[in-house]
Amino acid sequence: ARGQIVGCPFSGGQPKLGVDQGPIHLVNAGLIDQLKSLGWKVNFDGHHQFEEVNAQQDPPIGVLKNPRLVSKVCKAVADVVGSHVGRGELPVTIGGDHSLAMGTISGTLSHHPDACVIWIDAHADLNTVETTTSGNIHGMPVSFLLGLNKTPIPEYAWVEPRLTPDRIAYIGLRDVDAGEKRLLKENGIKAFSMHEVDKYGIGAVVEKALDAVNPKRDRPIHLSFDVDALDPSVAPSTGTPVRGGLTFREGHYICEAVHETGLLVAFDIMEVNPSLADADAAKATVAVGCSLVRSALGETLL
Ligand SMILES: N/C(=N\O)NCCC[NH3+]
Ligand SMILES: [Mn+2]
Ligand SMILES: [Mn+2]
Ligand SMILES: [Mn+2]
Repeated sequence: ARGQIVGCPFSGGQPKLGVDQGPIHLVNAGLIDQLKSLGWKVNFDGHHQFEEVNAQQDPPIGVLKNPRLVSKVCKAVADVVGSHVGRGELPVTIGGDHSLAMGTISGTLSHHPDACVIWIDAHADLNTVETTTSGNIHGMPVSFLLGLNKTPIPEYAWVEPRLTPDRIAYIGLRDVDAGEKRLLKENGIKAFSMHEVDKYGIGAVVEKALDAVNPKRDRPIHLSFDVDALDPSVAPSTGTPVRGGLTFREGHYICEAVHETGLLVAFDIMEVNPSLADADAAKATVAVGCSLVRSALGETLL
């Protein structure tokens, strides 16, 4: 099978420098050879160089920061991911901040309108134009994908609201804004917080999440993994760490279980920021990122 590494060195969805270095660190840690030894034919056509929209030409739209840049990059990512999915390749998108998922999931849905999304994250990334307080678009991709914004933004008209609330399930939530909590409830979105992980165990939680969005196990799966879903002791080098996260094994179990379905069509590993912690912590975070990708692409313990 063919995997396509899509390096997305992008940080425009959030304010911290360094998350654009994620892709180069994962690739330099040997990810491509690691996937090849799993039997994947791996393409890597270099990190996508997104020509920056310079700041002057990109003033905030309302509170949204870098709005034109984020839109332009996500549109490019949607086309890239869509073209690989369309060719039956499995795009492994390495971020870069999680705003990129507006692009990756749009790409997947353009070829698999019946796809479901498993979103692994401490955060819901569900803020709308109306509910966001920060204007950082990496906290908003899911609202654009679901079409929840009341105020249409012309620059984002390209995002088709193809995703429906019954096709996304969250695992790992523990830092959800009030507005996002309301939207989760109002839209009946399946969300397994760390409370449910503690209560049921990760095995049951993954089963329940798949039962919710993929009851007959016949829908393609797009797995979008924000490394801040993991406990900061496991993945310290990330922009918005939150205590009480997934263990190393819980994170890997999710990837292993999704691989086992045989339905994975696209994988995102997001928010690795190697510049935020000391070198060892950064290295450990990068290694966890590579390890999660390997598990999602079929590495097993036995
Ligand atoms: N890492 C983040 N999302 O996954 N930060 C933005 C969310 C803060 N409400
Ligand atoms: Mn390409
Ligand atoms: Mn996220
Ligand atoms: Mn997050």
